[in-house]
Amino acid sequence: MNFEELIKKLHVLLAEKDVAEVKEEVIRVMKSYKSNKDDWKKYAHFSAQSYTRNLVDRGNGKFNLILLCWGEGQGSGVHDHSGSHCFMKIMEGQLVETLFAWPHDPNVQEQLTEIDSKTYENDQVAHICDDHGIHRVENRSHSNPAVSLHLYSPPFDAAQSFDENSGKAKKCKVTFHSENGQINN
Ligand SMILES: O=C(O)CCSS
Ligand SMILES: [Fe+2]
Repeated sequence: MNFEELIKKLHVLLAEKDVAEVKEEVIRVMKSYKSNKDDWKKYAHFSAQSYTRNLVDRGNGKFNLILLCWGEGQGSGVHDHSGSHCFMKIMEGQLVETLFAWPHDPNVQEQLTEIDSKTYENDQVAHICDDHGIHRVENRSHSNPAVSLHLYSPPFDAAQSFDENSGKAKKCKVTFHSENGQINN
């Protein structure tokens, strides 16, 4: 299966059914695609400033498919997924996901509690939704970039970002560095 066929399969899967119903199937289909850089390099734009979010497909409004490019040492903050499902497939390199518990009380300053930390690589697929907690994803390599393919369903344009020491949350808009391979100005 090539990248275009993967995208078509995801459209079919999510056209009629709620993502929660087809979650395992989405994981299976994303896992079954073997990453081929020639398929997706047109979307792969890196930035020295931070990891980049490169929109691949808007999923007919049912999902966003985004290629994320992580330079050496780049990572996200701790964030939630706005009630949506998040699927992350490693296309190149390695990423470390650190899972945290939700803050007990948004009005009380409290350091976030780390639950688990896992390294993903070689076409592996991770899934998270807010029921599992909140997380940070980072490329800890000092020598290799990383690329991951993310499917968010339902799509969202803002998420909560958390201060790890105080647990304080703030709503942040999520933006695209590029769309369909074209860099946004
Ligand atoms: O979409 C984002 O920016 C978070 C990447 S880790 S799911
Ligand atoms: Fe995330």
